[in-house]
Amino acid sequence: MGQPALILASASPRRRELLARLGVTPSAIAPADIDETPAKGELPRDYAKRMAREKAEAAKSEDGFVLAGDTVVAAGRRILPKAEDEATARKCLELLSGRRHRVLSAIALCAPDGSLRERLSETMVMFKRLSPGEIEAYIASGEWEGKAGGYAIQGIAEGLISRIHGSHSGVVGLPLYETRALLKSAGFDIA
Ligand SMILES: Cc1cn([C@H]2C[C@H](O)[C@@H](COP(=O)(O)OP(=O)(O)OP(=O)(O)O)O2)c(=O)[nH]c1=O
Repeated sequence: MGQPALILASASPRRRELLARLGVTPSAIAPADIDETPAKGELPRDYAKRMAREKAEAAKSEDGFVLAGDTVVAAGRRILPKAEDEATARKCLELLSGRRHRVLSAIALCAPDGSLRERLSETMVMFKRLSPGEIEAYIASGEWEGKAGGYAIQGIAEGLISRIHGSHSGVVGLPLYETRALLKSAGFDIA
């Protein structure tokens, strides 16, 4: 029996790779271009959920299910930006240094009839206390570019992370446990 068609609404190669680990190959990739500005006072978890939902809905199709995700790094109620320049990445690392923070990874699946299913993964991540030299070396690596919170756990940053409680794949961008459950609930045949 064939699988329903699955469209991945993401430009992120990491999300594609993580999805492949579930044995799922999207029939199409359709990145959604939405306004990613948090609303005033919006809580990190609500923001992550709204972004995933809006990406899935923007790419919605009668030809198949549409899967989207959004990953947000939160320090308390504060939503950290996606680091696009060195100054932003440095600020994020200074803020995350020596303390725990949360990574919220929301996924949304829009069915061909327009109905929506969602899941959220929440992970606690703790960085060691970073020396100025460690921060500068990390900035020089360039691995922070385009990453929420200014780091990528899947690279050298993991050597600076003393503890993680939750979902490693969620921090990278697609929580595999929640994604598998979501796809199964929609009728996908996943081993
Ligand atoms: C914290 C963290 C984030 N990230 C990435 C995951 C996401 O790609 C990015 C957060 O931005 P997102 O808006 O979630 O995703 P994206 O813009 O890369 O892709 P798209 O919206 O098209 O699906 O940060 C890591 O790769 N590793 C990490 O450790």
